Amino acid sequence: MVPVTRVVAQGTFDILHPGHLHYLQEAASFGSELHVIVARRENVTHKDPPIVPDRQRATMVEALDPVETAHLGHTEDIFVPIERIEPDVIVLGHDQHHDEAAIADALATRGIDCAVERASALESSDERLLSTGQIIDRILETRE
Ligand SMILES: Cc1cc2nc3c(=O)[nH]c(=O)nc-3n(C[C@H](O)[C@H](O)[C@H](O)COP(=O)(O)O)c2cc1C
Ligand SMILES: Nc1ncnc2c1ncn2[C@@H]1O[C@H](COP(=O)(O)OP(=O)(O)OP(=O)(O)O)[C@@H](O)[C@H]1O
Repeated sequence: MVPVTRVVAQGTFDILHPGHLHYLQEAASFGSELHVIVARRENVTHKDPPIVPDRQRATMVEALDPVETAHLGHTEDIFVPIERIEPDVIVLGHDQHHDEAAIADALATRGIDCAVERASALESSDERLLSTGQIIDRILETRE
């Protein structure tokens, strides 16, 4: 029997776009089961908070083909879902502010044996790929 290798990806995922799909497809390729932790609105403090409610974002992420399960994040301690999922690999997004070494240290401190990798960026050559923030900006610019 082939052993299950669990992978974790995470993010806000407010208004899905092809960059999200690329990240999740790439993350899934690191193992056999992709678990996605969806950030709680109250923890998204490095940019404008998400428009779409927590549970609705998790429902849409879980419906994506590469995803086995979407988990709503913990409100206070980001390592609680990690301890529950027990991943073999955590794949960070290409532009996420988290530092691989700092996360690896925190995992080691808690006795969690898990690799930390970084995904690549999707850049569209034929037409501009709009991030969530850019979709929202375009709506504000073009609609009454
Ligand atoms: C390993 C890891 C686990 C995380 N777990 C949670 C969590 O349980 N709850 C949460 O609100 N945010 C969690 N986050 C934070 C967010 O998913 C995310 O890093 C942050 O909001 C930036 O998301 P963005 O890439 O969509 O900007 C975690 C981040 C990492 C790196
Ligand atoms: N073009 C892209 N290529 C690869 N990964 C992406 C791309 N856009 C977003 N991601 C990844 O998807 C995850 C969730 O991203 P997030 O929800 O912050 O979307 P975003 O479109 O980057 O948002 P915002 O425009 O508000 O910054 C992050 O890990 C991020 O690196």
